[in-house]
Amino acid sequence: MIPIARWAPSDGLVLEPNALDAAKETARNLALTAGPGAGKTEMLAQRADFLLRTATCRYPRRILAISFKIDAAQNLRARVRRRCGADLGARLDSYTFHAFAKRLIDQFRPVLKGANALDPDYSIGQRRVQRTSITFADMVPLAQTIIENSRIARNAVRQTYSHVFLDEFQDCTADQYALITACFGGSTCLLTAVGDTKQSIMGWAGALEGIFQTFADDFTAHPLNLYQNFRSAPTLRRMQNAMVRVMDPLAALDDADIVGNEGSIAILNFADDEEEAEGIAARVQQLADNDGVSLSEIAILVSKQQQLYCQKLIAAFDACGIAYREEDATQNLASEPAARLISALTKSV
Ligand SMILES: Nc1ncnc2c1ncn2[C@@H]1O[C@H](COP(=O)(O)OP(=O)(O)OP(=O)(O)O)[C@@H](O)[C@H]1O
Repeated sequence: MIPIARWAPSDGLVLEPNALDAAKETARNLALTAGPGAGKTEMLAQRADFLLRTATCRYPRRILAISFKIDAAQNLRARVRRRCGADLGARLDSYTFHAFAKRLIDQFRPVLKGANALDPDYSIGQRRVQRTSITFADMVPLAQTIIENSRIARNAVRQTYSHVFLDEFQDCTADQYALITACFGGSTCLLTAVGDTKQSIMGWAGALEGIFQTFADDFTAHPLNLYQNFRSAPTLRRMQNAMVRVMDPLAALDDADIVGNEGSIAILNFADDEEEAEGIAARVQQLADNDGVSLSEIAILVSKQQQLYCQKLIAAFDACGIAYREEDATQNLASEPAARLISALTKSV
């Protein structure tokens, strides 16, 4: 065990200020939003390392991590073990929602009564059959019923876990949220919800969306946003960091912590949109023909109304024979009634 003041992120990683604060939080529930590649899973792994190595999660209590997909649950378990070793890492239970629900059902099955009662050798199948079989969709609500009806079950969960991680929380359904609330609402367990919301850019101002807002209200969770994108080249990360320094100064990294010179950014001025379109088409052609960049790896972003702003550019691409895809057009087509019908049919076959 080490004192809290001596803890530093394991494996020498540099965490951005909000990730470091989140990893070391000892008193509040957290609602942490971030875009892809921001290091959400890494922050959870470092938080587990902090909680276990400093005994903030005091033996024999454990950390419960709930993810949506099996590979995400396995990834977090493996990363925590890499960070703090197999012994301490064994005190993290990383489950999917359904695996967590199944454990509760198996452990406290006798609590289920009447139409919900289940035999010990019940199975999970396509149909619900009284006493003998439940469906996948029944699992989370049945676990919730157990927790709500049995003080012993509720206390057992609360005594076992002092800290709870909720990964990919933007995908949390009403049933799953109800289970979390039944288990931990009003308890002393500290919850850390992380996820990727499209509105994450507003997270710094405390503006949360949907389930994150509900969670923040119900659990008085402190909102934090992560800004870094570890999958971006360092030059782009420094540019992102310059923007963070203006939007949310305390959350910016020291530029010296972003190592490397890969990636490039250029500001190009053109006399008019015609010249701009030709310039961009020539640059794309050069990237594809001379630098071996695949066209599918090149993105052109416009701030609004692609069909108006890109007419000249599309004409220039057509003139040079450059293949392109208009994402707006694809999305608009997908929202046509006929396309929705075809999509619904293919999903149901
Ligand atoms: N502080 C850090 N320093 C260096 N590399 C990091 C750091 N945090 C994360 N990474 C690396 O960046 C990549 C993305 O991290 P991670 O998987 O934790 O992000 P994520 O936000 O969970 O991603 P996704 O949104 O795709 O699920 C990984 O390769 C990870 O090892």
